[in-house]
Amino acid sequence: MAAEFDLIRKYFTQSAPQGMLGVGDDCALFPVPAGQTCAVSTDLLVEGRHFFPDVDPVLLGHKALAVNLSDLAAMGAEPLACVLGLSLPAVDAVWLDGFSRGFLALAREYGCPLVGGDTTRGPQVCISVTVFGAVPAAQALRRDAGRPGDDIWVSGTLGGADIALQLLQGKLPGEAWRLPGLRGALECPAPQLALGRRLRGIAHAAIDISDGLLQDLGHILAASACAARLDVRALPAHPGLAGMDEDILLDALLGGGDVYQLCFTAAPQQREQVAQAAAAAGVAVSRIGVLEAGPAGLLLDNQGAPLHVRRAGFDHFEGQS
Ligand SMILES: Nc1ncnc2c1ncn2[C@@H]1O[C@H](COP(=O)(O)OP(=O)(O)O)[C@@H](O)[C@H]1O
Ligand SMILES: Cc1ncc(C[n+]2csc(CCOP(=O)(O)OP(=O)(O)O)c2C)c(N)n1
Ligand SMILES: [Mg+2]
Repeated sequence: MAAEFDLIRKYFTQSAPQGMLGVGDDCALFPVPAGQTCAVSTDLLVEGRHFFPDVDPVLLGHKALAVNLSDLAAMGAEPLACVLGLSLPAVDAVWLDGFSRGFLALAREYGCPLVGGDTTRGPQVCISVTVFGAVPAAQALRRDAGRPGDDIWVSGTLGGADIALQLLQGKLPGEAWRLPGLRGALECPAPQLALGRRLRGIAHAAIDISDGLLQDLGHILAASACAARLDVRALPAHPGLAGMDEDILLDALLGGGDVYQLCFTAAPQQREQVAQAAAAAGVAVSRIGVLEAGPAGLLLDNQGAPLHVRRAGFDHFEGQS
């Protein structure tokens, strides 16, 4: 058998759940629950750009799927299945064993079976994951559903992944001792699927934070044609950031990426329901501001003055257009 198919069989072939056709045919087949709509999202991870070449492959496998499941969470969708595109410079059995274990363990945990993909040879490791989910169309948490007067919420904590990344890049040398406590936030994010699912019918707009809070909240503001007033003192900092320089901390909270928590809006009358949804999902939520009728995208501080933003958030093509 060709080495390519050997690799697929050995690391990525699992028996498909009842009613599905998985790895091994021209297409995978799976049903979408009656009355629901298919939610689809894809994200690409490129060596050197999204992850360091020497990252633990188990964690990389986990993160490659987690960042995609995070998009389903942000839509209020439940996972149905996923496909994996993989470009590799060579067959590295140890790497493949770790990567596939990390990926498939998370797939199992969230009921998102790997049903297909594509494997090629290429100059660097490149991972493309597509997830398929299900959500009742009318309950999907769309970016354009925010309304003036809504509270703005964020789940979990902010800034940990960004400071971990800066430390791994050799920045902030005096803070290197913090890395062991922060690394998990960067390398092993947990998709907030339980929260997203429970926010159906409660939240209006939602987004997952990949590029940074302000940039991602900005997508809600643009799509919902709203301004926002933020209370920066209410931003939930990762506990591993306690006592850090205030400016570095604030920049990480507002502009740091790789967060994979949900930012969402909901009417103030829903505060109790939001709290109950978060408690049931086992994640903390913080109320960090309000949507206002005003120029789309305008960000104000809690005094109503334009928010001073030093870091714009992650941009793959910064300075190129
Ligand atoms: N090459 C592309 N072709 C078509 N649509 C794209 C492409 N790249 C991104 N998009 C779409 O643009 C929107 C914004 O993408 P992105 O910022 O990557 O979203 P997310 O942060 O949720 O992954 C999404 O709707 C995505 O599907
Ligand atoms: C080696 C390395 N360099 C930089 C980063 C930081 N980083 C890379 S991509 C990214 C943003 C999220 O990735 P993107 O492809 O924009 O995801 P999407 O918004 O499409 O979900 C961040 C913060 C990282 N995680 N690892
Ligand atoms: Mg994307």
